[in-house]
Amino acid sequence: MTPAQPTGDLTEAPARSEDVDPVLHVRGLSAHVAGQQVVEHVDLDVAPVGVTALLGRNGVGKTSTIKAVLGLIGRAGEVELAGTDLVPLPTHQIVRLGIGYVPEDREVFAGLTVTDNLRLAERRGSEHRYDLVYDLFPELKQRGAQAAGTLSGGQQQMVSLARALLNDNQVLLVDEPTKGLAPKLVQEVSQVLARAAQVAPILLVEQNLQVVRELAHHAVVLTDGRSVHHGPAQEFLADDALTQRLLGVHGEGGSDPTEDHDQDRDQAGAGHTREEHTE
Ligand SMILES: Nc1ncnc2c1ncn2[C@@H]1O[C@H](COP(=O)(O)OP(=O)(O)OP(=O)(O)O)[C@@H](O)[C@H]1O
Repeated sequence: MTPAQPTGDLTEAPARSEDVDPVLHVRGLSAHVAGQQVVEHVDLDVAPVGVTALLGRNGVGKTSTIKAVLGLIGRAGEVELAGTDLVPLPTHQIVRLGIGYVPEDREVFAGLTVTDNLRLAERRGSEHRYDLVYDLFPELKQRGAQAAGTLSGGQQQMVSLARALLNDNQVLLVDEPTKGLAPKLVQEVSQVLARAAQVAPILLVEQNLQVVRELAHHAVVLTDGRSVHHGPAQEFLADDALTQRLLGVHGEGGSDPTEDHDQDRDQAGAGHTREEHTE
């Protein structure tokens, strides 16, 4: 079956991640926090174009996987960015090699203006792509003097993404960008991500399957700290039995992003079935 393409405007992405050299290559990743193993064995590739979704029920290790790639928590295994081994490097050097991080809680400086938030994100040694950022997010230019803390959740997400896009990054790691947003803002953020993905490939942690359907070309699914499924995102979402087994929700029945998706999120978090590496 030929997988359907996402409905976002991402026409150039290859259908199969294995058709091209990945920009981010992870094999046998394990990671620990406070002496506890939170990632057991993760393999994933991020294609150089488009969106790769990192999926799984609550608490399976998606955020920890991203933090492990960045060296924010102790880890072992293979992690390469365009062929460069990241494992021996500290986080500041990893970031300088070209990884943009959009954390789960957005982490904008609430008391600073939008413009100052962007200025603080400028990385030494990188070109600073203000033209690109303001072209993608004209609202941020209009709201440059506004304190970031007074922006809506969707606008704060724009600031967070703009900070990552400002520098010349090879890949963006974006963690649950629609979490906690009102339904209409989910759609806004989805459109923002589609625009961002035209500039840099994205590894996207996302619980809203309709957003995944709109954006993702590839899917990697985690269960209990292990990657248990890799493949075209649309094929995965179309396989009801598989999405039910691995996520606890029906792929085809994922909510519309304009509707409240708390139900998807709740269902996705309902249980931690131990899966073996079968896919
Ligand atoms: N700082 C920490 N201290 C102790 N345990 C942690 C810490 N951070 C994460 N964990 C544990 O590690 C496991 C993986 O958490 P992680 O946040 O990576 O999962 P996730 O898939 O991103 O979940 P969610 O969808 O809820 O964000 C969970 O069992 C969590 O309780």
